[in-house]
Amino acid sequence: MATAIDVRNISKQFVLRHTRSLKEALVWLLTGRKGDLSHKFFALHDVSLSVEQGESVALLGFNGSGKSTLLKHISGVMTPDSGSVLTRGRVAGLIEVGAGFHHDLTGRDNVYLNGAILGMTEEQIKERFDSIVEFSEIGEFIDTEVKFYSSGMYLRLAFSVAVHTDPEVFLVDEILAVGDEPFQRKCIAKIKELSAEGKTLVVVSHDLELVKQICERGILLERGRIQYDGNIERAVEVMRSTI
Ligand SMILES: Nc1ncnc2c1ncn2[C@@H]1O[C@H](COP(=O)(O)OP(=O)(O)OP(=O)(O)O)[C@@H](O)[C@H]1O
Repeated sequence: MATAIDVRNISKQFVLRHTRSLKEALVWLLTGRKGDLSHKFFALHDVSLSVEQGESVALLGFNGSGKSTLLKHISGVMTPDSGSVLTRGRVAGLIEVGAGFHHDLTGRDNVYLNGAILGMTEEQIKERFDSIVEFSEIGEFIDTEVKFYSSGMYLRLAFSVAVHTDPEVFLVDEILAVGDEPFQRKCIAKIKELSAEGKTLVVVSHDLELVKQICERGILLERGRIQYDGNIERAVEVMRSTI
């Protein structure tokens, strides 16, 4: 089977800024800028993983462990300080709800904009437009500017566009946080369908029971490092045992 995602030894550092008082900043300046007012930390530290085509993988870990940062590297919206990320085939998904949407445009225009960003031709978007709107259940609001959408409406349209791009690799970050229950069920069913069709899935979620249903493999992150990579049931056990 071919490799869909190959992450090799990636590291990513962010700057941790401290808020200082004016007096502290002045002292720092007058004393020759000794020490640093901010320091760097590793959000990801030497992370390597390989995902085969058709695998469904959950990224697990407590708040701030690096899950979303890793997913952003896989999607290509973030680049590592060192190491490499390779993906095969069309990658789409929901990383940040509303990212790639233009606030002043209508839902309709955003379907075209977002669809194009995700690699669909105008013809393909036209062909799938009705199905995108139907899945989202946005209805008549499709011609409203998206700045007036609720966060759930954003999610609906963004999820619907993403699944209609027919991606080989589908990435999902906490999709279920803002959707209502019926739409969550619909999203889960769609994700399972994509998986059954042999698409590669990478899911970030704190809902451990849900990821056990959707994924076969779990990768547990702790402070930017992989602590466990293997069977999902075991990954959840390992995570729960570290509480
Ligand atoms: N753009 C950024 N600039 C600075 N720090 C960042 C940035 N993005 C993430 N971080 C930091 O990197 C660390 C990992 O964040 P990340 O969002 O990947 O965690 P997570 O595991 O997805 O957390 P959660 O479960 O809370 O969503 C956190 O300490 C976060 O504050």
